[in-house]
Amino acid sequence: MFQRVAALVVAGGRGERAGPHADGPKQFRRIGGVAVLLRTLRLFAAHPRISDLILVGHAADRERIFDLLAGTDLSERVDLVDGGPSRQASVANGLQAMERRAPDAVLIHDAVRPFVDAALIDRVIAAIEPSAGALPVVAVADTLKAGKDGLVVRTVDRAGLYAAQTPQGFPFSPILEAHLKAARSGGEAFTDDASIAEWAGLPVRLVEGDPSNVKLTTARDIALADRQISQSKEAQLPIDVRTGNGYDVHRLVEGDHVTLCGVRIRHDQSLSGHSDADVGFHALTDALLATCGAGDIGDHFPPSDPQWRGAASHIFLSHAKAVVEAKGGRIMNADVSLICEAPKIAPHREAMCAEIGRLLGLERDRVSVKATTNETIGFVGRREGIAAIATASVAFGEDR
Ligand SMILES: Nc1ccn([C@@H]2O[C@H](COP(=O)(O)OP(=O)(O)OP(=O)(O)O)[C@@H](O)[C@H]2O)c(=O)n1
Ligand SMILES: C[C@](O)(CO)[C@H](O)COP(=O)(O)O
Repeated sequence: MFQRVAALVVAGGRGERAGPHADGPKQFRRIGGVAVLLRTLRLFAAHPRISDLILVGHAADRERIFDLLAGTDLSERVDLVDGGPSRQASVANGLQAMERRAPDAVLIHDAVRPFVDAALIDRVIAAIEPSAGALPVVAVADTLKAGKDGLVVRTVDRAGLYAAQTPQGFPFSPILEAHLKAARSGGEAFTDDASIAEWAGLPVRLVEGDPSNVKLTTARDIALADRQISQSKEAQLPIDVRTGNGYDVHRLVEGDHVTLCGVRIRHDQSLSGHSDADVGFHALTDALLATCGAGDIGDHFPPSDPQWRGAASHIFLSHAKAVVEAKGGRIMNADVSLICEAPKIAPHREAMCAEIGRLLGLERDRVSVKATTNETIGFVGRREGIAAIATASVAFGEDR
C-alpha cells in the first residue's frame, strides 16, 4: 500500500466551450451556490488517504483563487502552482512542483469534475501499483459512428470502448518521468494522463468509474449540474441562518471630512485611524466575519501592517464578503447604526445604503443605515469620537 498519496487538481483552463461568465472560467462558476473548484477541492481535502493537495491554476486567476480559498481550511492545505497552455502542460507543472514532497502515488483530477466521490477515489487508489496506473472508466453505451462531411462512414464496434474519467492514479516517479519525456518530445496533444502513461509504456489498469462523475464542459453541463444539486438531498437540509454583530469607534481629530459607510462627508473634524477610519464599514466587517467564526478585522488586516495605512475600508468589507462566501454563506442583510452628534447622517443615508448594497451584492431592502446622537453624553456626546454598531445575517448550508 502506498504511504503518501498526493492529489493534483488541474484548474488552469479557460473554459472556452462553456463560454464567458461574470464569475470567470467554468471552474469558478457556482453550482448549488458553491464554486465548482471549491466543491472539488473539498472532496480531496476531506479524503483520509490524501496527504498533499496541489492546485494548478491559470496565472491570471491567482487573485480569484486566493479570494475563493480565503478564510477556508483549504487556504492552509492547498499549494497553488501556475498552469501552462494545455492541460498536459498544466499537469506537468503540477507534477514538477510536487517532486520535492516525494509522494509515492498521485491522483490527477480535473477541477471541473465536482461529482467525484470518496468511493471512486478509494477504488482508484486501490488499483495503483508500483509499475501501473489506474484509470476510472465507464463503458460507452451509445452506438458509435465514424463520420465525414456530414455522412456516416461506418459503425464502430463499441465492445471494449470506454470513456475515460479522472482522477487518474499513478505511481509518482513513473508518471513524472512520462510527462517530462512527453514535454521533451514536444508533443502537447495528450488530453489525459493515461494516454501519456500508455505512450511511455506504463501499463494502466481499468477501474470502474462513475457515470455521475461528469466533466462540466459546456454551459448546459453547468446548468444541469446546478439543477441536479438544487433538487438533491443536500438542498433539502435546513438552512442555517447566523447573525453576527460588530462594534467600532474612532477618535475625532482636527480635519475637514469623515468617511462613513463608504461616503465621504465634509465636516469640521476627521476620524483618526490606521486606515480611512470608516467605523461603519469596520463594524460591518466584524459582523460578517462573526457569522462564520473567522475572527475580526484586526486578524485579517493587522494595524501593524503598513500596507493598510490610509486604506479605503471597502477593501475590508469586500474581503469579509469573500470569506463568508468561501465558507458557503450567502449574506441576507446588513444593518449599521452610526452614533455621533455630527455630521448629520440623514442626507447621506441613501448613498451609504447604496454603497453597502453594491459591495455586498444586496438589494435595497436588505440594507439599513440608522443614526442616533448620544444625547451629548460621554465621549460621543463630547464629539471626541464616532461609534458604530452593525449586525449581519448570513445563510449557510445552501450548498450542502
Ligand atoms: N491549460 C489548461 C487547460 C485545461 N486545464 C484543466 O483541465 C481540465 C479539463 O479540461 P477542459 O474541460 O478541456 O477545460 P478547459 O480547457 O478549461 O475547457 P475548454 O477546452 O472549453 O477551453 C479542467 O479542469 C481545466 O481547468 C488546465 O489545467 N490547464
Ligand atoms: C482528462 C479528461 O477529463 C478525461 O476524460 C479529458 O480527457 C479532458 O479532455 P478535454 O479534451 O480537455 O475535454
